[in-house]
Amino acid sequence: MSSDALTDVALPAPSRADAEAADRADLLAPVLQRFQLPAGVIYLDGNSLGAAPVAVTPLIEDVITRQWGQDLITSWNVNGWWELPARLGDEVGALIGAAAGQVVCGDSTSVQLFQALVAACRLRPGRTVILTDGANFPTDQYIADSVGRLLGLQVIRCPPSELAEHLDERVAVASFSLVDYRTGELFDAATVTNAVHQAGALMLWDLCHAAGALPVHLDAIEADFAVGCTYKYLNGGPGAPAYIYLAQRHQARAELPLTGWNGHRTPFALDQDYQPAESIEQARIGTPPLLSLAALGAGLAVFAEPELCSGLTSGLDSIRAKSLALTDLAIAFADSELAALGVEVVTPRSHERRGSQLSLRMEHAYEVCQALIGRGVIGDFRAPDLLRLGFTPLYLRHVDVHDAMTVLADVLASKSYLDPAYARRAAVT
Ligand SMILES: Cc1ncc(COP(=O)(O)O)c(C=O)c1O
Ligand SMILES: Nc1c(O)cccc1C(=O)C[C@H](N)C(=O)O
Repeated sequence: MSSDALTDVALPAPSRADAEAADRADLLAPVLQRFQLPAGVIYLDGNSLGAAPVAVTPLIEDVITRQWGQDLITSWNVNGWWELPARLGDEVGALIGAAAGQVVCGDSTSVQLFQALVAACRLRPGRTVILTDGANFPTDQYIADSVGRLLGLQVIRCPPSELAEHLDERVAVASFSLVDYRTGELFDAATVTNAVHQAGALMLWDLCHAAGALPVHLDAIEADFAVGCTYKYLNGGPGAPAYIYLAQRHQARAELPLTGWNGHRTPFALDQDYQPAESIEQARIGTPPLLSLAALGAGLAVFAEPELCSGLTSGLDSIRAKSLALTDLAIAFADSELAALGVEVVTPRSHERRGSQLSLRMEHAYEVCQALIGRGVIGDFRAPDLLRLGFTPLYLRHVDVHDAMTVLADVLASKSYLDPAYARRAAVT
């Protein structure tokens, strides 16, 4: 059991009646109707690919049949295609604590990481070190290594908890994920950013596993750069464009490396020489994937639903409160029903350190994950031994969590995961 366990004595598993009562009191419950989800499935993988919003189908149909089909190229003007990366960027910005004009959507997180890392290093000439977390998502580490080779900088891996040992005047930039993709650990963005700034370095946050699931305050903590994908908690769809945050105070001096024509000050002057736009438009690269951008619009529009905009707390506070209630419920269930079956809760128990997922360490985690999918409970497996369950408060009910954990307990107790149908084979998960 994890060292920060709250109690050694497991309380009884939360009852289904309690979960039903929590759903009746849930102000976010109506938001579930905004998503297409198959009957008979409990979806606990929204931290990898969010569910499809109902509104996305008519929206994409309109983009294809009317905008592309009828308005053709005039759509760049008449249907607002040209403004879409920055317009949706502002919508993402509102969810990550960024005032308008600092976020633009496009390309993949990997590309945006490259953009941000190179730009950060260029803002700290003479400094020779990039810090990243050895537990960071692989692409974050691969890109850091490549930028290090390209610019002749050393890449040092350290977790945010060991930052103090590595922060000195050699560090140009620290690049961390706000939520660890494997364990679900949430880091203290303000404290880490402040420590990095004390050393004169810049801070780059990867928000993939945070944006849309919990409040992020990029402006308030004075982050320098941030990137993230939109296909997880922002429900933008498979391969949805990522985004980059470039703090206003750096926009005049930042030198982004990918100088595509969309980021030019006057793109349609078609000049021979590159002059970056003065605004966040400088972070655009090439022609954006319009259909995917449009689909992202439907995902972001859910956050403007009345249930998420009214009441005493902001939408993200309500989302966070529900997320914690759902993960609390799952942890309570794990403690009372799964610990005796050899399951260890890996995700931190304290609310301050927990993202919106629950990672459970167990033997046969791959097979257990497959057996769960066979019973309609979709989570994912992360090697070597983690079952990862993601909790998207917008479309998950308390009873879903209760029922999923009940199925998990049954799969483990019955050892049904030993069925050859669930044996390990290469797969995209
Ligand atoms: C923390 C983190 N960064 C980056 C990525 C992926 O980046 P990309 O959008 O380039 O596939 C993921 C997940 O795929 C991730 O979890
Ligand atoms: N982006 C993914 C994909 O294209 C296929 C399968 C999974 C993904 C993911 O997003 C993985 C995810 N970042 C993770 O946290 O493991």
